[in-house]
Amino acid sequence: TPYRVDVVTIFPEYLAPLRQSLLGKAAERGLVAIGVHDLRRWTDDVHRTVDDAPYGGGPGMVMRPEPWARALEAVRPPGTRLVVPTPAGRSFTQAVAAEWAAEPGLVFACGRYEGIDQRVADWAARHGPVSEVSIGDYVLAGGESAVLVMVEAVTRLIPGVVGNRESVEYDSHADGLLEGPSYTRPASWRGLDVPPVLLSGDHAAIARWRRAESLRRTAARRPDLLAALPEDALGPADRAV
Ligand SMILES: Nc1cc(-c2ccc3ccn(Cc4ccc(CN5CCCC5)cc4)c3c2)n[nH]1
Repeated sequence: TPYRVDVVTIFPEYLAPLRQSLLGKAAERGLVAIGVHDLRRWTDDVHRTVDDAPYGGGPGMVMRPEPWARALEAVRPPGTRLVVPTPAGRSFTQAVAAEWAAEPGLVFACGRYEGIDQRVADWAARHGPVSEVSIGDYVLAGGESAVLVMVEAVTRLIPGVVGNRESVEYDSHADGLLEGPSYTRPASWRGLDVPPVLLSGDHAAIARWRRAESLRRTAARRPDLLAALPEDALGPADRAV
């Protein structure tokens, strides 16, 4: 049975890229099933209103709860995780993507304006797990871009979606470190040479060099990842770096 992804949004056309390339093929091959649903289908006024002023005052508008509850009752299979992108969410990470890839599917609620009435997430939690997640420390205009990011990160982990399985296992962040530099032909290019060890055929030396480059790059660009590593993640050979 395909991995099921459903997205509710007021901008369904924004999710069109989900039908392209990688995901398109996975969908054709029956590995992934994608549904995009227009929230306004579940409004009941002539203006198809989805927003209203925030209680307590404050800037902008908030999305009304009733259309969301009707949409989710129609779209969300019971027990399916509801993912709500928000700047105020827990961090979406590779580990979270791997967890979700092991589930039968996901439903995404794309907010706009200043977000969705909090009671929607509270009500939805009665019908299955709800994850309010952020894809990074910057504020987008709505949840759609975050959904594109998360669907790509999750579905590429589904067996068969990415042809080259090894590439998924050797992902950056898979071992908690950033991956090092990659090179291909020519060996010498505009005065820049590929590190000789990579041409040596000495696979042990190549593995050591790559590990050292990962550590060096992680220390330089993401010291937070280094600090977060479990105690035993760094072997004796690593300390030499
Ligand atoms: N990782 C990440 C995710 C998002 C994201 C996800 C969904 C929505 C839905 C609406 N917005 C716009 C938006 C603008 C301003 C505020 C902050 N206001 C301050 C006072 C009340 C709220 C919140 C929300 C989203 C943004 N952004 N970044």
